[in-house]
Amino acid sequence: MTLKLNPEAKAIYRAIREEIKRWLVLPGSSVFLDRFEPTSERDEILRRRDYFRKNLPKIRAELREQIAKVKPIKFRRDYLHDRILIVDESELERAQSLGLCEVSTGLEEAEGYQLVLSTVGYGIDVELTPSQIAPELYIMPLWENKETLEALAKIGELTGEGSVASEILRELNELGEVMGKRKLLDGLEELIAEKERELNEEIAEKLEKFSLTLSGKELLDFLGELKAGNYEAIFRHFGEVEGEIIDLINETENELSEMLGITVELFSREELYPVAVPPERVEMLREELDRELKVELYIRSREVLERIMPLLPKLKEELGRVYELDFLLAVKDFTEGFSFPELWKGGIAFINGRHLFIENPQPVSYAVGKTPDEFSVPGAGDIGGERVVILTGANSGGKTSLLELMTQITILFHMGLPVPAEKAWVEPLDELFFFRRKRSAYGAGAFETALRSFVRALKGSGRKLILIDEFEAITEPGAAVKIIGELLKIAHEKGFYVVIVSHLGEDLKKELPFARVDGIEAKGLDENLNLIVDRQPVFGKLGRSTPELIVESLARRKRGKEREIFERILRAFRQE
Ligand SMILES: Nc1ncnc2c1ncn2[C@@H]1O[C@H](COP(=O)(O)OP(=O)(O)OP(=O)(O)O)[C@@H](O)[C@H]1O
Repeated sequence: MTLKLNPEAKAIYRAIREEIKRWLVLPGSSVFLDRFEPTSERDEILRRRDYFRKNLPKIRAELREQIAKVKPIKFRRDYLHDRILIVDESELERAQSLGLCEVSTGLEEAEGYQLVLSTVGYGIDVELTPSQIAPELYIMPLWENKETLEALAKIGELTGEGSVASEILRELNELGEVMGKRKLLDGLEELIAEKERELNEEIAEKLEKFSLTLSGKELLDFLGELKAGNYEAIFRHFGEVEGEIIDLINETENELSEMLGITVELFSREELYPVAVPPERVEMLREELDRELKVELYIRSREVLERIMPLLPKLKEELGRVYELDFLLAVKDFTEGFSFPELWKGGIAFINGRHLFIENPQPVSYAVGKTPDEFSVPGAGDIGGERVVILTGANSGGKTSLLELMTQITILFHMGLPVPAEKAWVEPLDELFFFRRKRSAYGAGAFETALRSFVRALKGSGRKLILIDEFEAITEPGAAVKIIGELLKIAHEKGFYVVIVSHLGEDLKKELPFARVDGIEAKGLDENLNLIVDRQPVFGKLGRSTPELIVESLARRKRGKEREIFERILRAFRQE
């Protein structure tokens, strides 16, 4: 059974969820939050609490950096157009149903396929399994997500839970060479153009050197030999250069062969300078290389996959766990300094509660219903276990904020989470109502709507906490006392917990002897003429609302005629 929340309580629940979500680094992790919807089952609350108690201490801040690197690894079934599978007639249907590649019963159709696989000895032997027919479908997503695998391995170390990712990475390393070549294939045109340019530069240099040497002493020899008709010596000289150029070309081709793993013959030996590779040669080389690499990748992938396959279920589990770790880390950061409330019967109490959305809030201790002995805060002796409390006091004293804080603590408790308080005791509830003050909503419409919501909250039974912020604002004070008085009597009779903010504390108190009246009090004005309020309500004591202090503040701030008027009002207070 989920804890029922009225719309305004639900809005606070949503704000809490958003706050936790802000800490998540992976979008997929927020599904975990859905498992922690407020529940009214005591055992479920305990179960969740145990879960957090067990898991949160394992979570270290360093995890976040690694979690952020994790991406989902998706193994997709794909139709591979580069291969054909030749099978026996009897296997045809099953092979086709795998939907991985073209299937045939004869070799005739194999033409044009880079890979020919077969269960009947017509090509590379395979069994009819996806991992043998298309191992690349497993291997490529893993290879492309090596960063995720590395992060998983580190996460395994940080949590002490270990990881299969390191082993998978080790195996994948065997594919480094073929993957490197595939990369070269992608940039083949550029690679060859680059080599061509380097080669031409070197040849140009050689020719220049040759012409320089020729312009020195050798020029004279050359002329001499020419005169003597000694042509052979002249050609020998040129031939030497030619030889050197061919050496350079060979060197470059060898280098490329080495890099690509196949024999490369690209450059012409006829046209020595400038060398230029015809585009069709590049294309041929590309095709040859592509075919070679397809086969190599297939074979290596298959070998590696055979060893990795048994690890994949664990890997999947680990990937799922990352989202959980992300969620736990978010919870850990969000609940920094919070504490787990104790399960309590008879009310709700907390010591030094801190409003979630007020920066640097003054901690406040509060209680409705029965309080435990450990609830040892100043004035706690004035609490008599009242289930109905009227909260009165200074304007802007923090009454609304206190109702919000109670809502926050109650919701977090029912989510199974720690709450922003030093200590807390909460009874598992069936329903939580929070009614905000309707600020500008005057008139019969607003009054009627509000009244109907309260009555709905009061009907039925169960364990309910009803928080009401200043209802009298939308009706006349006289009527308000009658209405609120009667409503609170019903709540009291039914055993509901109620905290209601009201300026009519005195009148209500007379009507409702069972209720406690608490007060938030202003202590005065500070040097900037702002109200100093103690946010901590005083138990069992009516808090005077503080128009007087406001008037004083204005009287001291304003000038001239306005000031005179404020001062006159102030005097009226003083004469009381
Ligand atoms: N515990 C707290 N610590 C610090 N600031 C607080 C605390 N509680 C309330 N405030 C701040 O005081 C201001 C007034 O709070 P709030 O609106 O809750 O007062 P209120 O008593 O409901 O006022 P009103 O009389 O207008 O209904 C807000 O700006 C709020 O952020």
